[in-house]
Amino acid sequence: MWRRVASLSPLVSRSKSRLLDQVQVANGFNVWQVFSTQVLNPTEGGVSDRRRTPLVTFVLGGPGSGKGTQCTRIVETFGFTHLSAGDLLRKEISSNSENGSMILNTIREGKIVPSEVTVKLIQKAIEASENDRFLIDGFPRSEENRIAYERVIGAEPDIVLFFDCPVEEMVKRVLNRNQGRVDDNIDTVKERLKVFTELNLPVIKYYSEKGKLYKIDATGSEDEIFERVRPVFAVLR
Ligand SMILES: Nc1ncnc2c1ncn2[C@@H]1O[C@H](COP(=O)(O)OP(=O)(O)O)[C@@H](O)[C@H]1O
Ligand SMILES: O=c1ccn([C@@H]2O[C@H](COP(=O)(O)OP(=O)(O)O)[C@@H](O)[C@H]2O)c(=O)[nH]1
Ligand SMILES: [Mg+2]
Repeated sequence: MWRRVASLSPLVSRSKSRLLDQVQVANGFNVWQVFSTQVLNPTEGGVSDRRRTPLVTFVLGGPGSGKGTQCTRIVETFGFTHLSAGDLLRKEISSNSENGSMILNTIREGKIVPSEVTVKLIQKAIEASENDRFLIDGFPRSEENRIAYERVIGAEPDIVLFFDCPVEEMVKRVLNRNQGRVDDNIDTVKERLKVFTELNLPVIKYYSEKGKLYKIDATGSEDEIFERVRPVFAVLR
């Protein structure tokens, strides 16, 4: 039950009701408060138009499905800020943080870093940005990740992209990636694919059932794939 990119009307109507969604899901600290230029005006009983509600897209798909590549294109064309959860974790390793060796071992094994670590890094990156449009790439990778994000950030994503790619193609791309990553080897890839099926797919199913999922055929050239992505964001301009 996937949403096809041809069907864009829910996206338009949802963006109008996004403010209401934010209020309804608010639970604990709401990171969006930092973007608010004006709070509720009790005499008028409404929220000022000047409030900016950031737009969040989760970008999901298996290892090598092309998430990072397409995020770069979306940034160039639609002005989003790209937050790759994997890149944030790799930066933690190279900055010798207290969690560095735990993160490195987890990535090497193809497993998932504890939610509180990843969510904190994402929260910090959002707060440090002036932008109000974010692509969160490669996260959430499990239902536990998703629930932790919603609890800490106090909001759901507006859009979820899923890059759907055959396993043989993903393996080929990862093994040819050539970025010196500790997890781009056949043994870790096998584990990552297992984690993808067992833990990532339930998140994708969850957003499909909520009507937020845009499934993109991730085969073909980078240009061809971007033309499938473009309509999702073109309506937001
Ligand atoms: N459409 C494509 N066809 C062939 N190779 C691709 C395509 N898109 C991306 N790649 C290459 O595949 C590898 C994995 O892409 P990447 O964007 O890093 O995927 P992910 O972030 O999903 O792991 C990279 O080396 C990238 O250059
Ligand atoms: O939210 C996340 C994102 C990444 N990772 C870890 O970082 C690795 C690399 O993630 P990245 O998104 O960079 O890989 P990609 O899917 O893009 O190849 C994953 O296999 C996990 O071990 C994680 O634990 N939580
Ligand atoms: Mg990536």
